[in-house]
Amino acid sequence: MEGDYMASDRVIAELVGMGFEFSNVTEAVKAVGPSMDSALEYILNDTRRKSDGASSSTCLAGSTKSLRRRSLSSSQSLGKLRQPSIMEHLQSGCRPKWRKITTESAASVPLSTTLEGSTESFPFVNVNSNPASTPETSSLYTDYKDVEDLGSDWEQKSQDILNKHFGYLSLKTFQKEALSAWFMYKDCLVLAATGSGKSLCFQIPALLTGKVVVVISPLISLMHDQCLKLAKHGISACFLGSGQIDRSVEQKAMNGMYSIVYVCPETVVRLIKPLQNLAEGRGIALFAIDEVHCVSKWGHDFRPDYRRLSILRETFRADNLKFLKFDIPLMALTATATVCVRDDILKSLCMSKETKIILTSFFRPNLRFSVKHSRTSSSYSYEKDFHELVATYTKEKSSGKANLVHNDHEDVHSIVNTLSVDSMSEPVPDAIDYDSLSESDDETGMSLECSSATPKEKKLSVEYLEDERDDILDVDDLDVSCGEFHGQSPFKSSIGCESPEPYDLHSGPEERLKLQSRTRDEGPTIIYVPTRKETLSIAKFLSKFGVKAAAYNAKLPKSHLRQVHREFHENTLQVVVATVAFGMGIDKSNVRRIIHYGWPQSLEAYYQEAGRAGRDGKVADCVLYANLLRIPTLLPSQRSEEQTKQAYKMLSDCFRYGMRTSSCRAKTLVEYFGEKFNQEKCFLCDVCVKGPPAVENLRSEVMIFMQAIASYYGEKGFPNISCDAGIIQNSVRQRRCTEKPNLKTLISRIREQHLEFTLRDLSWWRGLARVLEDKGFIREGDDMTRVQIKYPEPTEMGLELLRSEDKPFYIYPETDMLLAKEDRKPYSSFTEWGKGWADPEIRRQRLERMRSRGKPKKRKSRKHKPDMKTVRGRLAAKLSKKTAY
Ligand SMILES: Nc1ncnc2c1ncn2[C@@H]1O[C@H](COP(=O)(O)OP(=O)(O)OP(=O)(O)O)[C@@H](O)[C@H]1O
Ligand SMILES: [Mg+2]
Repeated sequence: MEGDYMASDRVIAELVGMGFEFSNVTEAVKAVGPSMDSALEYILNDTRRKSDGASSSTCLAGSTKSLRRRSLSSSQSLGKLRQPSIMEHLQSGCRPKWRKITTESAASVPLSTTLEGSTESFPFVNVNSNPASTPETSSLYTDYKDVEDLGSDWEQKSQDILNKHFGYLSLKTFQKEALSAWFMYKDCLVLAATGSGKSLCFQIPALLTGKVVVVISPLISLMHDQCLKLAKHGISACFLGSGQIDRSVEQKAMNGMYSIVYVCPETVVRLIKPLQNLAEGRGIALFAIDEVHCVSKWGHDFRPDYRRLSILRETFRADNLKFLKFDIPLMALTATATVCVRDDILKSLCMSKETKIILTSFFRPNLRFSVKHSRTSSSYSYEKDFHELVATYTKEKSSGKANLVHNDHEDVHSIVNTLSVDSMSEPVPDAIDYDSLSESDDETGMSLECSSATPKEKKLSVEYLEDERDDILDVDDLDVSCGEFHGQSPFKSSIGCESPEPYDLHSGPEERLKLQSRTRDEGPTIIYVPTRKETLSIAKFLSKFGVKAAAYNAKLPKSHLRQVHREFHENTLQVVVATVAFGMGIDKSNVRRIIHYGWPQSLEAYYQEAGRAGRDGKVADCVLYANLLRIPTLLPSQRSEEQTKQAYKMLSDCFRYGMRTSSCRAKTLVEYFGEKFNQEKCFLCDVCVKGPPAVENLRSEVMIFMQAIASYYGEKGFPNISCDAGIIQNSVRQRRCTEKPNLKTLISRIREQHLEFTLRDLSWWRGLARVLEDKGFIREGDDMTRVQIKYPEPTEMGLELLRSEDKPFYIYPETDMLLAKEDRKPYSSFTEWGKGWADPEIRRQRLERMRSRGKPKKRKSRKHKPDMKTVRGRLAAKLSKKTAY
């Protein structure tokens, strides 16, 4: 039955889209059923049958009068006929009422208000558009009171919609809260974990009311995926990017053809006027701003266009638009916003003072977080780090399994009725075969040929191999600029199925311990890397071993990117190696592993990307491989001074997360977002499973270190600790005391003067400095924000510590400290001769000594033979030839 309704909806929409009169179309569908051909034949025969020659029935361009009539007839039944399955849920007493259109008001529809060229193609355009109507007749809603009275009723209807369209049994608590805020016309900010189901909060209002929901979203790929899903659930939707050439989908959207309109921020700002018409016509139930952290400069994915969205709150207010009785609510949603980002969102979007903030737990109980040390730089590291992954996927192949995972998705193409792709005519290339990326010298120097690409895309120039990060992403990240999706029958298989949350947030330690040993169901992996170059090299590496892997970065041909998206969703790809360009909001249920290969730039980005794993509720792994002995650096990007500071702060938090050995990873992550983690630990992460390392009493190291720092500040009134502490040679004392001590210098001096610590590596001391900073004993003495302290300065607490009596100082050594111990070599980073070179004074003395002894022997330069197999090698050979002449 439901399927019939949806099929009828679709046939009606298509015939109306072709220009047939709405009443005739519905009559035909009623008579012959939801068959396009039969309905068409019925209408045409019917027209011929009719002796009064009412040609307007099939006429696209009738007289104004006939168009007005058409408007009237369609307006009278628009809500019922365009959304029969939805309106079925709405009893007469329900809150959102379709506006009663009087003959006069309908007749007064100004045809000129339709979008350019759309009047004839969409005769039901503006049927509800009624600027002349009184507030009473144009009221879309009943009174506030009625809303409150109907509280339980709307909730039941929402549940019904959830069952029928999405196949889930019940709404989650936060979804109910968001819907209830919307129902009260309140703005709301929803902060809920990745994959928790935020989209339903704004999708259900469209189905409840039959009005349009406008969703602002930052990326085409994200909008595309969501529309595709909605179509599967029987809901018509479209998306509008910024670079549309063909505006027909946009026009249809503004005429109320789709229940849900996804639009990028630039476009929504351009469409303010047509949106006002839409609000007056079919009605806009809600503006949803998805991935709203993009508003904030303090977040990890700032997009300046998001800040312009304050225009929505300013425009769609009842005191600004006469036909509105209440403000159209704003719903802002994100999975990753720290407290300061939240404040910024509320302010920047001018959200109302009564905005409801819905905060759910960020905790994802089925994600197994871990951090591993790796150089992540060469095929040697790849072999070491990915052998397990390769084994997982290739083992499957050899055991005869055709596909990595069961195909739980329908054929994408059967759902996309029309994909208005400005560049759609462009052929989609086959998957890039990384083995066939052969390097060859050409006239201009270097080019890489991709055998399977179209001629236009053939040259994967060396630009793709640059060590660049994908920074601010283009909204139009795919080669489709807009697309429309008509709702199919909602999927039946899972109707009434359980919510996919087998692992309860509140399950006890024993149940959670069992999850530790649970083997992963197989499913795809996403490997996030910081640079474009690495997407190619790792994908190529994995492909060599027979893994179905593809690279994804913003500079690859867009048709390739579209193909990767499609194959990923169809489960034909096993691994996607991507930059941050892949996947904001990707909702694929069975992703089993998210590997970060290299430091992410922030914990926000990390948690959001990791959150793409295990959306089916089953255990999934989130592994971070990073060089834990090196301080991470910011990837190049355009930033203001203020933004640079913030970026360092975020990178520093991320670095600390990686270094920690004693606190549960999940706890660290959720607490980062300002949530109090109610459990002691998650029982799944590497720290919970392995347990913290043994505590160490580092009293003597700490005291030496603190003294070394404090000695510089000796003349600031701390008599106990002066430059006489034996750390600084008298000859340079005066000058040293006025300079800021550099951490490296301090450490090299400690190692020089305290023989018992000569074996302590620099990274060990850095780790100790970080621990002392976190505990509040030292702070950065410079204005710059850094990932790791550079000019340590003692705090009051630090000085207190120095004055305190000889008490033990226990700490859990952090990862770099443990690694440095493991890797203990005398002067691992300094030779005996090199010891002390970091100190300018020692350096000066030695250089003087060397000078007095005469010129040192020049070292024989080791000449490398250029490797002719690589582009770089060939270039080097060419250059050396040139210089030889
Ligand atoms: N009440 C529910 N019961 C069961 N499953 C649900 C429910 N609500 C949503 N889901 C499912 O949860 C999955 C994730 O939903 P969605 O994409 O909305 O997540 P999200 O919170 O927007 O994640 P992200 O932060 O990554 O954008 C979807 O497959 C959705 O169908
Ligand atoms: Mg989402």
